[in-house]
Amino acid sequence: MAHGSIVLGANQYGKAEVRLVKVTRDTARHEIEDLSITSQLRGDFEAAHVEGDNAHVIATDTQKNTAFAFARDGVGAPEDLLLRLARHFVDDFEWVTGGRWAAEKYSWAHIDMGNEDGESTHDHAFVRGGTEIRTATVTIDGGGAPTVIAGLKDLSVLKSTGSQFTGFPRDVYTTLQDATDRILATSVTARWRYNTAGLDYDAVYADVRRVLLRAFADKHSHALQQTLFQMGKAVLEAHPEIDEIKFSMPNRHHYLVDLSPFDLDNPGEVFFAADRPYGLIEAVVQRDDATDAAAAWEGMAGFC
Ligand SMILES: O=c1[nH]c(=O)c2[nH]c(=O)[nH]c2[nH]1
Repeated sequence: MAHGSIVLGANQYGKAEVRLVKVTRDTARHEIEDLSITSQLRGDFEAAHVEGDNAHVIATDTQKNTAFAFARDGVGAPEDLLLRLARHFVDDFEWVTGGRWAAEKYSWAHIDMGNEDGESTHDHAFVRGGTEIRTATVTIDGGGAPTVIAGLKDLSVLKSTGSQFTGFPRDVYTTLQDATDRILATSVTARWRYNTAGLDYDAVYADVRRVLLRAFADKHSHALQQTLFQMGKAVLEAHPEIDEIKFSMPNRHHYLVDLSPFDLDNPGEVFFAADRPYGLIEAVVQRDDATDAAAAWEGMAGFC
């Protein structure tokens, strides 16, 4: 069988997981910004792959250095640092037509000293903040405007009532009993896409997190699927600057333990927290007139 010639397909390259810690120390009270940044460039890199000509190859080491150098002026919202990096590489190197810049941000809080004298938190000693990690991605596709996708992962939540799972079909393999009052627990991974530029990304992030938690807490759940949709709907209702939000949520099952062998009742108090298998519920909640942004989501693992 005859074959055609062999050519280079889609490609991108850069430095992954640059761990960057910025201390702001203009006053005695320091602040910490702790990030992991990934820079990936797309454009005309054919000669490097096909001919070994590196004239267009902005070294991954240079990409790492650029992130550290930009951080010297201040980090700010991860989205803003990524946008600065994206603009720099696309605007200053004519063969770079796009790319993806991603960040994870880990939160640190001043340690609470519990002093009676008013000064309650330490100026320069920190403890890791919540369980969740903030995520941000900036994509430029073929020289167009950047698409910003914000998000979070590992936001662990649990409600000890206000959740049921009934009305599901029963066949010969079904053993699960109806649950009219159960624990609902999950670890939320969510990413949402902005439809406009120039936002106060820190403020919107804080509010989306608040809206997600409130919807999880407030709404009675008939299934994790319904809870997911309610959380997404609440975010889109509160934030017109968001067009779609994608979720991946494991159902962290808590099984009521049968204590009857010990002559004990168990009115929803003692549970076995199973780590696996777990249900995995994934969905997109979107405006029906949302613009298509498939390219910005490409290669983002863990979503349907
Ligand atoms: O919220 C739930 N959704 C399901 O699809 C499901 N399936 C299951 O066994 N338990 C649950 N709970």
